[in-house]
Amino acid sequence: MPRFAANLSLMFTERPLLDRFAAAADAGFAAVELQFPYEHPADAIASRLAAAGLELTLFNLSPGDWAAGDRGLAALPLRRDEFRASVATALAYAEATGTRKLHAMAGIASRADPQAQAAYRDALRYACEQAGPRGVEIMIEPINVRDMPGYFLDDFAAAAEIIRGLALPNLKLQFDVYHRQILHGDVLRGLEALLPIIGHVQTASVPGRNEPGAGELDDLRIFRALDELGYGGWVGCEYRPLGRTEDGLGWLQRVA
Ligand SMILES: O=C(O)[C@H](O)C(=O)CO
Ligand SMILES: [Mg+2]
Repeated sequence: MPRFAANLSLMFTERPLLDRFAAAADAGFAAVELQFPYEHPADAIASRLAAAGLELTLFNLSPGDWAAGDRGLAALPLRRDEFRASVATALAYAEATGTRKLHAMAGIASRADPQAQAAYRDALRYACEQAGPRGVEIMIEPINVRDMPGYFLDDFAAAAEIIRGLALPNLKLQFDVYHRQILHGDVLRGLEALLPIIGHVQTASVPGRNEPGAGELDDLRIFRALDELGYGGWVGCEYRPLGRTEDGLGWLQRVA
């Protein structure tokens, strides 16, 4: 079975963020991921990771002003400077926390807009150039537009085309099984076809985005397939527990 990382933005939310690291370690996780770490100084996160003996596998670049509707900056031509500043900030956090994967969210824009397309490619080139010498990979993730209406990158084939077209050694696909199933289905064939460009995998049941096994897919079969395909990375548990986080970890014991 693959190795699982708890997503501390969605799991263990019964306590403040900095206290979730110890809770995840106590529950048996060796790694965690985060959506946005920026409300705490990088060294505060680093010391919680060290105290709990955890690896931080991935977090996102700043998405802009989430409360105002921003969902990333990469495809927004007028936010180029802000995007570039977010790369510098994320790389400083990555260095402090030993994180090697960063997800660059695209933003709300149309993929049919040539300016958004050009801005996106320019932003990804810039982020990869900055990240490469530090041993960091940049992820792009198709997100379903039921959850995030108007999101630029809502198609796995489009993401693959961008990654293959740019041909940057540290630009990879974040394959979130939850989004894949809502957008296209055909999860196993998708994993198989896209494996060479996958840099990170995330899981949640569909449609509720809860614990693996709580939805319409055979999530355990998908985990086995990842093993069979030779996926050696972490699987981020980006789900909202149905109840108390620890009470919903039976699926993890079953796959361990
Ligand atoms: O929502 C997701 O699936 C992403 O992984 C994310 O972090 C942005 O919300
Ligand atoms: Mg995700």
